[in-house]
Amino acid sequence: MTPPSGAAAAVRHPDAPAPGELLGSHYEHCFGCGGAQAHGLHLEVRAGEGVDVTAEFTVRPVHQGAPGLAHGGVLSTALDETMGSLGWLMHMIVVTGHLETDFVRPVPVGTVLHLSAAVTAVDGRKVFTRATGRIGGPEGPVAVRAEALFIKVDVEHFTDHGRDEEIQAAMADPDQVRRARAFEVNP
Ligand SMILES: CCCCCCCCCCCCCCCC(=O)SCCNC(=O)CCNC(=O)[C@H](O)C(C)(C)COP(=O)(O)OP(=O)(O)OC[C@H]1O[C@@H](n2cnc3c(N)ncnc32)[C@H](O)[C@@H]1OP(=O)(O)O
Repeated sequence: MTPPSGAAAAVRHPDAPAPGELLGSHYEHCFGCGGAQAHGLHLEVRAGEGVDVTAEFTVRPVHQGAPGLAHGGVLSTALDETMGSLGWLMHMIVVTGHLETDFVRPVPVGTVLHLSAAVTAVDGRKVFTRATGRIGGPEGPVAVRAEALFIKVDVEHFTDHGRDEEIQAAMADPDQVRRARAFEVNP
């Protein structure tokens, strides 16, 4: 998870959402950010000044592992989704290759997890990222943190491997922004 010595700093795309702007969902059925997933995380991710984002995730009863506590896998998903959304600030489509999570504090149901994530380096198709989730406020104690390696892919990654009915529906999505996010592969 350590970027190689020749890795470069991330470059914000000139057409990236402005700092403070919501990124919106890349796919309405995404478990992380989609509005159509009843039990999903409904993450709303906001662009930062650089190649960084913030997001909030409210832990609901459907997200439990132990009684009254968030499931660790769900927390990893929140971190994964937040870091994955960084690709849009560089106008890259990326997928998670490797993700590691530290669970520092239990996260009760009802908690708002305040997430922040940034790209630490880019090396060819490899995008190195880091994220934290805090409770009690954006400056509160760290409950979870993660590092992940994302790999840049082309849209064929989805069209070749995704189930056809969902791919066809995504391609016909009338939402211009979401469609652009799904198909934008320009550097
Ligand atoms: C029509 C509809 C369109 C919809 C458009 C939607 C757009 C918006 C989607 C966003 C979605 C986000 C959602 C949240 C993030 C997920 O949850 S993504 C889902 C979970 N992830 C996956 O399913 C990925 C599954 N894995 C794979 O498909 C392939 O292994 C990968 C990751 C594409 C890599 O395969 P590859 O392209 O053949 O690349 P490969 O040459 O093996 O590796 C490239 C480099 O990465 C390194 N690497 C690869 N994997 C690893 C690893 N696990 N550990 C360490 N290094 C690795 C390699 O060593 C290599 O390094 P170099 O040799 O260049 O130094």
